[in-house]
Amino acid sequence: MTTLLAGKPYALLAYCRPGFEPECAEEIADHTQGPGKFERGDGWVMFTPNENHGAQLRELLPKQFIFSRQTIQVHSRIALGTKDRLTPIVDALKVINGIYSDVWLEHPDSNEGKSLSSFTRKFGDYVAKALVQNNWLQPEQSRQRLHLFFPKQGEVMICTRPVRATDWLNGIPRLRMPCDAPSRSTLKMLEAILVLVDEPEKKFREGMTAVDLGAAPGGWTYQLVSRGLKVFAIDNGPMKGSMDGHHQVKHVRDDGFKFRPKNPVDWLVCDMVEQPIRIAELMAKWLASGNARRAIFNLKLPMKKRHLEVEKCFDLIDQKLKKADISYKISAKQLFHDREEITCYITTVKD
Ligand SMILES: C[S@@+](CC[C@H](N)C(=O)[O-])C[C@H]1O[C@@H](n2cnc3c(N)ncnc32)[C@H](O)[C@@H]1O
Repeated sequence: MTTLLAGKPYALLAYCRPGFEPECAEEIADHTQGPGKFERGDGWVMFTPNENHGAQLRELLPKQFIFSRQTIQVHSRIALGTKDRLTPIVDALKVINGIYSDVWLEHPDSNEGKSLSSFTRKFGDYVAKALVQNNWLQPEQSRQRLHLFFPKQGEVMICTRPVRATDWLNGIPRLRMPCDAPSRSTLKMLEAILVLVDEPEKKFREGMTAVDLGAAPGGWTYQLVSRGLKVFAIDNGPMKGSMDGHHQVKHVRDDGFKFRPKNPVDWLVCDMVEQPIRIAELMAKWLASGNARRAIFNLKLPMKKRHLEVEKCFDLIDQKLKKADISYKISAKQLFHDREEITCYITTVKD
């Protein structure tokens, strides 16, 4: 690797789940406005446009991608020795000549990346000290965060991005497992609410109603119940722990593809393990008929062409909702707690 020092950003770096680099790159390629070069590592993808770097990065950086956990813009890429790793970084920062609100030292979610975590934690103190000495850390003056991304031992990419409330170190949310939730899937629903739904406190309110398709043992239902909703939990399997017999939960042993509520509900959530196109069709039917106003659901993606499969599902939803003359907004993401799947949010409510 040759060291590359540049003042202005020249590439987009996206973190993703290891193994999903092709999908992450395909999705970025769909949104680029010109040719460029893709490079991939374990858990990351970098896109360098051939020209108009500034304009292209300004377009790409604010976009919410499904398969990317977080995106940042790359200013410099430096090979590091084993002894003085700080001086080359400080030299690169002199070329950029920026001020920052904060600094994060990050690594990919790969085995090699994770082995760097104790180094990044300790080294962060030295970097922060150097930033203060050079007057580069000015939280009141700047909305740019400095990201030092270590793709592997001996290399760092110097990056920035405007601060967003939804950013997490390494693109990984640290969520606490509630001690009385019946399954770890509860963290998936919690992450979906935090990442996909804006102003969730207004959208999940006491007294609202929800249907949870494929609810057992009750991790998703737990998140709805703890926000005050009454939940129809549909599953032939048993609800467990605190969700078994809870007064806000009505457990219905039925087929999730057949069940319909007597009255429309505020929320439909669905975590059934099924072909994604069948789930997409089911969600579209509920929303098109007005049986639910908002939906959060998973699309399981065990197949090879996952990006294409997602596009097929979204096209089908679009056709069905357009036909029913329903306007809607959709967002989706492969959450940290998602494995071979993505989580989607559709609202038909004009907020
Ligand atoms: C991944 S688990 C759901 C976990 C749940 N979201 C939680 O947080 O605890 C999938 C569930 O879907 C249920 N399921 C699969 N197909 C179904 C169907 N056609 N109707 C109802 N439930 C179904 C399974 O019984 C299983 O309990």
